[in-house]
Amino acid sequence: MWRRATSLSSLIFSSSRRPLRDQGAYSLKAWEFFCAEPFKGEGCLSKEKNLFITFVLGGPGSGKGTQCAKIVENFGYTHLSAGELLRQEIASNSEDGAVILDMIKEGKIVPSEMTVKLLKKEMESCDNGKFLIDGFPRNEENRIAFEQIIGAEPNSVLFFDCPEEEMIKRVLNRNEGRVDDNIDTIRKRLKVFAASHYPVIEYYSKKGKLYKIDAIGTEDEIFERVRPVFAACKGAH
Ligand SMILES: Nc1ncnc2c1ncn2[C@@H]1O[C@H](COP(=O)(O)OP(=O)(O)OP(=O)(O)O)[C@@H](O)[C@H]1O
Ligand SMILES: O=c1ccn([C@@H]2O[C@H](COP(=O)(O)O)[C@@H](O)[C@H]2O)c(=O)[nH]1
Ligand SMILES: [Mg+2]
Repeated sequence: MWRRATSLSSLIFSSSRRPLRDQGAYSLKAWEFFCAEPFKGEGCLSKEKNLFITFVLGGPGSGKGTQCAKIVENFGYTHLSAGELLRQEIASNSEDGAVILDMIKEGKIVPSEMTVKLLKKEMESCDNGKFLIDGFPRNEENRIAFEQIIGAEPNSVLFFDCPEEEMIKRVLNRNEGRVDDNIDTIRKRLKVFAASHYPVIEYYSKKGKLYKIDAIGTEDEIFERVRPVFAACKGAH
């Protein structure tokens, strides 16, 4: 169903098997998005610096963090993982941190103001205006809060498309000691993901900003599907 609703760009580039020569239209589209003037709202962060934002979306364990590390290495973006910022807030023992811990244990989505506050703080303190925002927005409320508080829309959105069984396998093998990497919480996270991500994907698809990436394969194979999205505009900003 949702495949029919994806943007032309994501349909063109959703297949890893597509030969490189077919990617001309895609490169052009990527160029247009990355080089577009970002929206500037009065008194907003986007007023103070040129922002180039990519949202990196996908289910738990779909490989967002892994691919973000490669994008940073190759294209000089600053990686902001919303989940990681929330975990740091928990570690700081703040009042918000206690609320956040309860929600993460249950796989729930933390109130938008808390997450956007943390993202904003990081974005303000960073000289680089090129951001990969990983694992956010998770629902429409998140998306709207970001646009209102930061005063910017993403230039592009990556969506890592991964089957549930693969995501479960990867998360259970992760071994990073996360409180939510257990089968009960993973099932809850997958339910929340299934119930909330589609409107966000649909929104950016309609705006022609969505790049759907097949998340099955080795990490390097997947990065070769991601690379052209960023390569098209390397050096332009
Ligand atoms: N292509 C891949 N094939 C197999 N394992 C992978 C692949 N990509 C990442 N992994 C592994 O899967 C696990 C989950 O990857 P990663 O942490 O990047 O996912 P994520 O989308 O950021 O997940 P989360 O939303 O839970 O933070 C990690 O242990 C990572 O090393
Ligand atoms: O924008 C966000 C990002 C994350 N959360 C909560 O954190 C966990 C873990 O997130 P990862 O992206 O997997 O690191 C997630 O299950 C949510 O509970 C959030 O609420 N909002
Ligand atoms: Mg992650």
